[in-house]
Amino acid sequence: MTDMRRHSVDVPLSRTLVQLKRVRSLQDPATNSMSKYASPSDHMIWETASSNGVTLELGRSAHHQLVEEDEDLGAEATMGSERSFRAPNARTASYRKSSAVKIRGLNPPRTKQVHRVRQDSHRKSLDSNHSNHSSIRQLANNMVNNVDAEKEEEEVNSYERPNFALPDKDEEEVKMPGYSKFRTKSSAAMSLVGSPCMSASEARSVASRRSTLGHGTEDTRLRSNDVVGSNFSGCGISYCWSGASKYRELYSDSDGPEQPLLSTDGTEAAFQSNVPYTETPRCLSQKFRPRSFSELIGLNVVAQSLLYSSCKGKVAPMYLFHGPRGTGKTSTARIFAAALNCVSLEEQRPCGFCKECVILFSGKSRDVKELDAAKMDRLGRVKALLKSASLVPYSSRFKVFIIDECHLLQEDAWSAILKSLDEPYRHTVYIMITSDIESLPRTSITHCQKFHFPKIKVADIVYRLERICIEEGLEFDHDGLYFIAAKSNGSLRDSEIMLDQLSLLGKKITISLVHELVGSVSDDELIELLDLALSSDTTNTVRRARELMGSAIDPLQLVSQLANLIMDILSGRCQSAVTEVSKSFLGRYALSEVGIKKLRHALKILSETEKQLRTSRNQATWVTVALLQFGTTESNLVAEPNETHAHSVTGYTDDWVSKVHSSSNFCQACNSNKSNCSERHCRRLKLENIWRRAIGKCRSRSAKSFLRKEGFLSSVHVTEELAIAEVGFGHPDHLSRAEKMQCLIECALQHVLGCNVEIRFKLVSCPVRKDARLKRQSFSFLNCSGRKQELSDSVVTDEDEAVRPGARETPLKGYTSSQQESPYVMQRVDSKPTVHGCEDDARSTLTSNRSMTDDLTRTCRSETNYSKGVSEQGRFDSIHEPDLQPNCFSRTLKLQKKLLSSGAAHTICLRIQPHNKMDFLPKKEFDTYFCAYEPYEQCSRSNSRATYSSRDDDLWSKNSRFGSNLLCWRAPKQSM
Ligand SMILES: Nc1ncnc2c1ncn2[C@@H]1O[C@H](COP(=O)(O)OP(=O)(O)OP(=O)(O)O)[C@@H](O)[C@H]1O
Ligand SMILES: [Zn+2]
Repeated sequence: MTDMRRHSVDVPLSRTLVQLKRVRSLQDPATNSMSKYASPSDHMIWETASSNGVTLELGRSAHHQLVEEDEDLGAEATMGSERSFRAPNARTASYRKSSAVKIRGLNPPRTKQVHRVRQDSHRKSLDSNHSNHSSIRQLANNMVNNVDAEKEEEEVNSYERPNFALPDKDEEEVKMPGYSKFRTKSSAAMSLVGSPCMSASEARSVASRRSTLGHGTEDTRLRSNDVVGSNFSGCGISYCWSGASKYRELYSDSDGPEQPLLSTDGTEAAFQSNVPYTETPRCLSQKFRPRSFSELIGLNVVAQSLLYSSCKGKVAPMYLFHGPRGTGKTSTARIFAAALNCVSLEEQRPCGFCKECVILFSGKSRDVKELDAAKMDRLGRVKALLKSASLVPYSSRFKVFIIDECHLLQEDAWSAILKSLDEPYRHTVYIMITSDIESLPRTSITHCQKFHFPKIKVADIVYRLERICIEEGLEFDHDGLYFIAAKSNGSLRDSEIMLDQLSLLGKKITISLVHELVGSVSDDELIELLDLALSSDTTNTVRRARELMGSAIDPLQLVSQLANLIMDILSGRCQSAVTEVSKSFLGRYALSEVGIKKLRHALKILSETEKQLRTSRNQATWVTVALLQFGTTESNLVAEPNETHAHSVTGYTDDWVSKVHSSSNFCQACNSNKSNCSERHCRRLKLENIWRRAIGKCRSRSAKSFLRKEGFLSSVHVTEELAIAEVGFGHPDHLSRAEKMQCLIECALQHVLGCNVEIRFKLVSCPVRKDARLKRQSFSFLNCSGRKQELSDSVVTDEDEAVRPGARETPLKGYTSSQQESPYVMQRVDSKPTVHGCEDDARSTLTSNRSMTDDLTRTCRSETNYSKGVSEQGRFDSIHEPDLQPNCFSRTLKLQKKLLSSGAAHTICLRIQPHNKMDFLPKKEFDTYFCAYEPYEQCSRSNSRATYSSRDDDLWSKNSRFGSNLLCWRAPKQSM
């Protein structure tokens, strides 16, 4: 250590710090990664004790590395090129090497560049204090000069060059045999460059400044001149992200014709010698950056459309790629630019091998420019761009301007660009890229062909990560990759970066490793904690919370994860439960009303805690306190979730329920393993699902919450087009309230089941009432042939009001077609009729009168040709007319009249198909009690008298999906 300590550097502290900071901050803008690429400054210890204000101390590791890498340098350049272009698995090999460097904690890219500054003359004396001193001083000087030079250059060149990597597919390597030669040569030339980021002009300026100021060594001056005089075409340093800027000079200096692709002797040498070294990928997302449309993930439509456009030459002047970050917009823009200029005759574009493709992917293309809108802040720059756009392409078919972050363009920039579109520059294509389409001016959007880049699906990301792991030889488990994908919020780049980081640990990529990396805990661990807290297990809650916050997770993060988890459960998106504890938890809480309430309560506590934590010093304690409050729920949450009816309903999506149902071996209905669970349990879950969906169809909130809380669907029997649903309630009061909503419930169930529904109410979990309101009996349907369908073991209520959908049953032989199409279904009831929403007076009980009934039956039979069985069944109060036709309505009408005037029936309900016309209905004969149509609640809410004439427009305009409307008629007052 002593031999390399404290070498003063005659650079002002603040300035040097700024430069070093700048070096540090020079991360790959495309990847925004990563601290692992440590800069040289990471290995320096700053002191301020020296006379000139700053002392630099070179750490041992950095020094060691300087020596080691310096010695490797020549070989490395060659190897680098061979690795990239010759090795069968070049991508992997080169990347592994770079990873290895990173794992050692050494500073790969820029340190190498530092070596190059002093490579020859300083190599031998590198281990002496003097060499350290001068090399560091040189580094500092270079950095200072770089910044100046860069500034100047920025003024002159407002454009950036794309920083593409060369195609590195195996096939490409085979087809480009001479490439490595070029690279080696080029790299060797590059090694003379004085700074990691120095372009030719910079080098020139450094050289001249040095000679003027007397700084620097003879070597440096010479070298700078060498650089300027040489065919400099980039920094040429492995890992150098800043290669792009180096190419500018190359272009601006050589405005002459481009070198031919083939030399006179027919080899590719001339071309190859002109292609600069391209960077070795520094991270997975660079390495696996797609270079053809087929490599794009989750962008089939976009890729197909752009490919077609490039193949057919149907090219728009302006494209807009918009979508979230890391979804492939820039990559696609580059591919599209290459496809537009690719000279291959193949359908598959870009080919990746032709001159244009190679130049473009090497970042050398003069005709494809990638610009950052943030830097086009002055109109002058935009004008320069437009001037450049107006010139014919240098060598390609199209001049392509890829403008990233285009939402940062000023209005006047937009209008200048849009105006230029009117000019007949058919060779210019703009590809505007943004992640924030909302902030673009409206007019600009209308000029573009728009392509949306959606978030990439988790499954696609997982697939991609798997491929990368396999190619990189990384061990992984599927859950780990799934978790990475889920955490990356649809951004493939984010997930690749995370994988990159994990790969450096050299361990198998598992979910727990991912949790460790991101400082989170798994859903199963969270659920376990939540379960303890919700069940008021104080001791274990405290213990577990302490364990987690002591090692795995920050208290604020825990609160946020818990809140997210609860929200996922409430929205039906929590599917990652793996352990039995978690499955059981979801079974108990996710599907029960009380469970849901408890979770909501917990969420509320967490949100309050979160606020509190921001100002608290003792966060872990407050999080524990919050957890202990989970169990003390509000007064209405007294029942335990598993004590509640299994029919309680949640806001869960069907998909989720079926997923939970199918994805686990756990039966939600009975809280047991499916192996112990009989078919009955699963049927029960289905019923719950139907019931839940039916409730979802109700519009009335109070009805919804009442049915959700108190009701459940106990069975559904489906016969042809009719479904008979049994709905149970736990209390007689609830039952009678539900009966009033019968129509509504039927309607809702019809929506879900897609056929006519008849409801039977039943009382459960309490003694069946002895009164006449509830009877267990067999129920008969009668069609027009008088055939009787027995539905055994069904419950029918005595308040079986007139609304009864009928089944379309086999018509009787000899009937006319209209009669066959509209069979009457009559049903027997044994006591007073009730109409939903009727006033009490409408509930007056009519005494059953046997003889009257017989008369009526006879009348009925004569009028409607009903078969005899009807007469034995007692009083009618309901006629169902599924398909009312004018010709049969007169019959029905007579029957109605008789029923009503005789007092045998109080209310008649007709269910009428929407296509029926109203005009033949007798307005005067009856009061229309109400018209019911979807939604039923509207009707029951407005059940004050409404004449059908005032509502018929509504009635007929609403073509209700369940197939029929309902008209209820009541006898005129005088006849009652
Ligand atoms: N759809 C995709 N198919 C294949 N790789 C992708 C895709 N999207 C992103 N990637 C990966 O992510 C990296 C970054 O992608 P790219 O820069 O094209 O995204 P972007 O949408 O332009 O992001 P930003 O808006 O932040 O610039 C690529 O190098 C590639 O590895
Ligand atoms: Zn090509």
